Amino acid sequence: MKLVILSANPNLYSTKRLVEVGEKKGHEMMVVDHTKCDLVIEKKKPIVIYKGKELTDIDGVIPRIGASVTFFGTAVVRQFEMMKVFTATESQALVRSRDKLRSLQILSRASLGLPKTVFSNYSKDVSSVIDKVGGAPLVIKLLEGTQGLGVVLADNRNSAESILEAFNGLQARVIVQEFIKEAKGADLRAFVVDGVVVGAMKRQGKEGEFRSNLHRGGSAEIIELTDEEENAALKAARVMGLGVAGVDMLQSARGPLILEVNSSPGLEGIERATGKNIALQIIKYVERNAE
Ligand SMILES: Nc1ncnc2c1ncn2[C@@H]1O[C@H](COP(=O)(O)OP(=O)(O)OP(=O)(O)O)[C@@H](O)[C@H]1O
Ligand SMILES: [Mg+2]
Ligand SMILES: [Mg+2]
Repeated sequence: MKLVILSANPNLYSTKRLVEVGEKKGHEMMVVDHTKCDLVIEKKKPIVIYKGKELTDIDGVIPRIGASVTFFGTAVVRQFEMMKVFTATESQALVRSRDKLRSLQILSRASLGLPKTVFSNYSKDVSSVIDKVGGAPLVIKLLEGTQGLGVVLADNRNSAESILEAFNGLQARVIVQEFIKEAKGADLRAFVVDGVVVGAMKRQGKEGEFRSNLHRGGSAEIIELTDEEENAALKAARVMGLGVAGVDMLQSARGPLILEVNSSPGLEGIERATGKNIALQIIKYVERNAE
């Protein structure tokens, strides 16, 4: 098969692994930088142009679209959908997953456990916002943050008020969330492919850090999910419409709480922690559907 990986950087671990595993399985693997594609749209003839050439006879697409290029990247994925090419991540699901607030609303409708969250339109009444999540300590998150940047823990009511007032003053959109203390600076990442958890890890923040992101110095180890955690992860990926998903959860006294569902989850952390060939699972998923 001729498979396209949409990736702005061919040197990323995830991109390299997908190329390596796809080639090993006898496929022609092409890395296409979606930010450098041109889309030609006319009656019944959608075309993607890359480096001056039309991309033809593509059997499947694996999108690896970074958060900073969601808009254009999604348009490229959608164009492939118009060309009736199978994509491992649907354009609609990609857009959905990039909106933290919309994602939480969708997860909540599916009755999945979530940290209680408040979103207001720069409310001046920060005190009542704080009350709604049960007071401090609480977590404040910039809506467009990634890799743990823009996630702040406010220990007490005074700091929560001043941080909220500062963000509101800057017209920065934030959500306010109850702090899940029992998680003890750790979270779970379940890697879901086509309705199956193909790997799971527990990430622990470094000493004194409540954020478990590997980019913030956290460490990861393989973990066996409970049935409850596994079911929550599968349901979260399903309601988000994602064939490939990284579902992040906190372990709390009231069961697993979904933090977010990533649509371009990295392969490096999960393959290192679990020793599993996750790239192969993604290639097999595309094989099953591209035929
Ligand atoms: N409500 C919460 N209670 C306790 N810990 C939290 C809470 N929210 C987030 N954390 C911790 O902070 C980390 C970062 O938060 P989150 O995943 O929401 O943002 P992000 O990492 O910036 O987003 P992304 O994963 O898209 O880069 C989480 O992995 C978790 O360890
Ligand atoms: Mg995260
Ligand atoms: Mg995310």
